[in-house]
Amino acid sequence: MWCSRTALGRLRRIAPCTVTGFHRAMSTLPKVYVTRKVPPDGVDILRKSGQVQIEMWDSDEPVPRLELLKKVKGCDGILCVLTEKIDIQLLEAAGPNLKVVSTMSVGFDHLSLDELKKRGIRVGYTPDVLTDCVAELTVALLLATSRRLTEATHEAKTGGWGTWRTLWLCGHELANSTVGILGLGRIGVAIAERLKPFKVKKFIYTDVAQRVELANMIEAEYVSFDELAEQSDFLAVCCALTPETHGICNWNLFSKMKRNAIFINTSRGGVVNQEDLYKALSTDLIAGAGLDVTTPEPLPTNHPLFSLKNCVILPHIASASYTTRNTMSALAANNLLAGLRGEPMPKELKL
Ligand SMILES: O=C(O)[C@H](O)CO
Repeated sequence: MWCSRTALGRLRRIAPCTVTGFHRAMSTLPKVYVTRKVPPDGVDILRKSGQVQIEMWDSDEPVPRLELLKKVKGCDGILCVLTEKIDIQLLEAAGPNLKVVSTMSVGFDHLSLDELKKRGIRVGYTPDVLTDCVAELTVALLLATSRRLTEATHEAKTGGWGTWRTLWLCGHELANSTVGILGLGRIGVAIAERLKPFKVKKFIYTDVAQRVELANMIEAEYVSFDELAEQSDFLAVCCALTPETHGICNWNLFSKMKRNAIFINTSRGGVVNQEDLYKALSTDLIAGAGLDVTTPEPLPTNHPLFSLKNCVILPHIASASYTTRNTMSALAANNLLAGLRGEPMPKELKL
């Protein structure tokens, strides 16, 4: 039974299935539901542990909500990705056996932390291991936006490339600029470290409180939210999505920014008021925006932001390198197993 595939062939159950006695032993192991086809390193760790019975939604597409609610029933652990809402409905569907939720993401805005805490369910996540990869993509997006790379390749391919022209496709350079970071954590520091060799003049940041240790690493100055808006030539959003940061990048921010400013968001779409951003970009109130994250995801192809030349939109790929995604899946698996053993997790979210 535990080796069979469903008629749809989507659902993979991973466990040895040879002798009956073994079956009986297996059925006493903690049950884990993996909500998505995760990279092989994580699956191998779970399978080789011999510690759990695993059922996995073996697809790149999200598991339908009703199926998810059915599958988590009686589970001891859930390994999920950022598209699965782990909310009160799901926790109730899972029932009292659930001890650990491990998300293969650094972001945790898809988890109802209060509900998890109330139930004593431990939470694992994957910070640090994706920092380099996300910082690298943020720099790539910043350069693509400020130097208008997507516009330029489009022009080259579609006949817009006439003679060399003095101001054609001019953009904004990093040398001598002020780079602002909204929400200074590990990723913000890693972005600044990569940008420094481009001869950035000054790093500034704002956050709910000063981050002295991190700021010292990049010689960044703490400023107010308004000062960040007013002084940044490039503004990178690196804060987590929380009720406090929801929609924080709105008209109030954009209207204070410089006309040459480039806005970059690789955190979560929810921190941006997209209507206000559209207004700011379409009226040249700011020079450009690079977004790796939007609301919703995927952003419908007829969304107004896609019609703007000064908006570069990527499909949430900041952590998308083979190495990083495998490392994230391994960490998520190790978090889950440690949690189920009642041991400290390699990366546990303090609730
Ligand atoms: O939260 C995360 O981990 C990123 O957004 C995707 O890797």
